[in-house]
Amino acid sequence: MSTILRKIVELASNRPSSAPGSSRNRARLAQSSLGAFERLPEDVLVQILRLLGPKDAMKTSLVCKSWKSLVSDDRLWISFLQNQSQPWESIFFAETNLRFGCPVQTFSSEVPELSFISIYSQRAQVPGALIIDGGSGYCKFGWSKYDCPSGRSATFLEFGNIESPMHARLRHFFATIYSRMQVRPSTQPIVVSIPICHYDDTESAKASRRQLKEAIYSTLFEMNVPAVCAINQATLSLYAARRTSGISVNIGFQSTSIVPILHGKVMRKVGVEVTGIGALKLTGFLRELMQQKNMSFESLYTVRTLKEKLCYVAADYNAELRKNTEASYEVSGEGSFILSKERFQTGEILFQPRMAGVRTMGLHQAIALCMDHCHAAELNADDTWFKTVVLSGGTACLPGLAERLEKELHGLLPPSVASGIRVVTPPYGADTAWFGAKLISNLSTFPGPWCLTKKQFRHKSRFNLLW
Ligand SMILES: Nc1ncnc2c1ncn2[C@@H]1O[C@H](COP(=O)(O)OP(=O)(O)OP(=O)(O)O)[C@@H](O)[C@H]1O
Repeated sequence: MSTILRKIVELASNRPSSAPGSSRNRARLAQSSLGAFERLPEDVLVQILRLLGPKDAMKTSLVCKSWKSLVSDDRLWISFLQNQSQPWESIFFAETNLRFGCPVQTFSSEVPELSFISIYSQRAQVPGALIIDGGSGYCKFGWSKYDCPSGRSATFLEFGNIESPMHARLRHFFATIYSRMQVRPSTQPIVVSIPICHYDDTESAKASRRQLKEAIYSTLFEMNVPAVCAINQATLSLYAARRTSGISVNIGFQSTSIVPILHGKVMRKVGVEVTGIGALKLTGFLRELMQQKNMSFESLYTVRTLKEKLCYVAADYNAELRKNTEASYEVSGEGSFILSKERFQTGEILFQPRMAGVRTMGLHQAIALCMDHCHAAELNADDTWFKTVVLSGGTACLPGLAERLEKELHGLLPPSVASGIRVVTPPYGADTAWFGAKLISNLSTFPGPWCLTKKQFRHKSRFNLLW
């Protein structure tokens, strides 16, 4: 095998470097063949190229027309893309659905013809981006070529002195992230994800969204960032689950948003639902339950850890109460804690907020209401677009949540609406939106269709499409 590989590379390296367009060169290309390799079946040749790796495979395409045609075989480049750190299914989803920007392209029957050799080489050249997922509690940031976010900080909604104007807070926030990442703002594009806020379809909510959006863009352009994409968290979470339409449910720090999205666009006209239960309430409720049992603990961090390690959502709350559900967990520095029914009572407040003294709809009721509105709005010929529910946010990682939601939705909705409903667990846990942004930032066409440059921002030509 090694002699064959050496021979291929020799062929590639010995090739004289005549001008590609010259007539002599073209004549030689037309006459050339695979030579000694012609006897090998094509699959074997593709396998050899696969072993050579993308760089050397690309070099062999310089040997002659026949090698060039062999090297451009999609199977070869698909296998190279499959070896990347991002899952192949996500790369394929992004390149087929997101490469032309927002609103996303929809292909009812045929997926467009893609050349994977050019997708591979374009992806290798994309500049990448700094990604900031500005959650309502934490912000996660990191370089798009990293496997996961590299740091966390307070989010811009709560950053700095909240009395100071938004513009000054944003500047302080972005400057802090750039300094923690140790990069200069002018060196790469940025993708900023923003939690759903001012979610109504009223004129004043629109004006507030526009104001925030303009403040983010103008702050970043003042800092000389070359290209900016500000996009909402809910849409990114949907992309991370390889969907462009569906209901994105983010259980955030303070509240939970239920966002209908069709072809990548938030359907504010249909209605975004918000409930007042978030991660903070769950931690607070578990603390109360532990205090009622006279359990002593030093900090809220201990309660949060126990919530993350021991809590789950019961499939049937009343049946669970009759079971022995005792389990223990050792919190470093604090010792071992034993929880029993608190383990599923904590998550139960998502469905029965009154248990925690909160007057708001249960999560299942809010999602069912949103589905009802989507169904009634008749926005699309395909009436199944809203039947996939994608969960995101740390709290959505509670085991059993997706199954319980599916069960409750089937109980609440008429069979015609309920049939086909699927609740998807957060594909990347609390970092789901960050991974959605990563999909965009590594696209072969990035930053083009997704970002605005300073000049475009001044002219605001495509501005409204990006929110
Ligand atoms: N496995 C888990 N089970 C339960 N809760 C979890 C788990 N993992 C993380 N959490 C909780 O999720 C919360 C943080 O969630 P997240 O990072 O999604 O918040 P955020 O991004 O600030 O919120 P938002 O979505 O509003 O922007 C914390 O309270 C944490 O305890």
